[in-house]
Amino acid sequence: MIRLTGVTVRYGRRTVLDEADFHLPEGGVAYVTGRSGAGKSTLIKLITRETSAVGGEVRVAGRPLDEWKKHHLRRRIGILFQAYELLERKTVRENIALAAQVRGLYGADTERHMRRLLARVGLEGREREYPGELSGGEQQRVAVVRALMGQPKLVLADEPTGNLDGETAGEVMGLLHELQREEGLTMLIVSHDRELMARFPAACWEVADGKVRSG
Ligand SMILES: Nc1ncnc2c1ncn2[C@@H]1O[C@H](COP(=O)(O)OP(=O)(O)OP(=O)(O)O)[C@@H](O)[C@H]1O
Repeated sequence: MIRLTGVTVRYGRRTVLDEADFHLPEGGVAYVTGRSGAGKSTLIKLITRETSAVGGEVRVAGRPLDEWKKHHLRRRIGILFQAYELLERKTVRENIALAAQVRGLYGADTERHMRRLLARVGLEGREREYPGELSGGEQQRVAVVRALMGQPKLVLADEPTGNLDGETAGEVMGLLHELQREEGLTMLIVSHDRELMARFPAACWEVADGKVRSG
């Protein structure tokens, strides 16, 4: 689903990825770890085309990245962030519906899909609440629903449990792995949490010294 071959990314004179290789097969889950500033978010931004490589090749679903139109690519990818990034003045429903609308999704089917997903993540009946009324774990669950509205095949999660306490982090990570299996997702999860990674095993890659190493 994702393949990097000899990819180099530079910001000015700083080389963040240096002829790096990485592979995530369709339907697979991979953790990406590495020190702060190693280039983990850069890897995600590369896949969403927010950053571009100066060398090498990135393929998504078998196609070179530059053959993908940015908006087509983004439609196929669900993204989760550490800080949830919900709109504070919008309700749960509005947050999800607005993101769906951007992807051209609205109407009765979309509403049903939203309700199904909200129930699946344990937030049935919470549509009218505002993010400020929800716990961190609940907000991340809303973000999970938002990410899955377009029925993406690929989910990129940048430290999705980084702001959560141990127990809640475990619940959200467990939920992500369940959804990955249920929906047949390919999932890349940036995480620092060794304990959590051991509890929910998956392929593990480390970004260090410009390379992405399996291990
Ligand atoms: N747009 C940018 N312009 C210049 N430098 C950047 C830019 N984005 C990232 N960098 C630099 O590239 C390096 C890698 O950043 P990146 O965000 O990928 O690291 P990270 O591994 O995700 O770190 P963290 O764990 O702290 O989030 C850092 O040194 C960062 O300062």
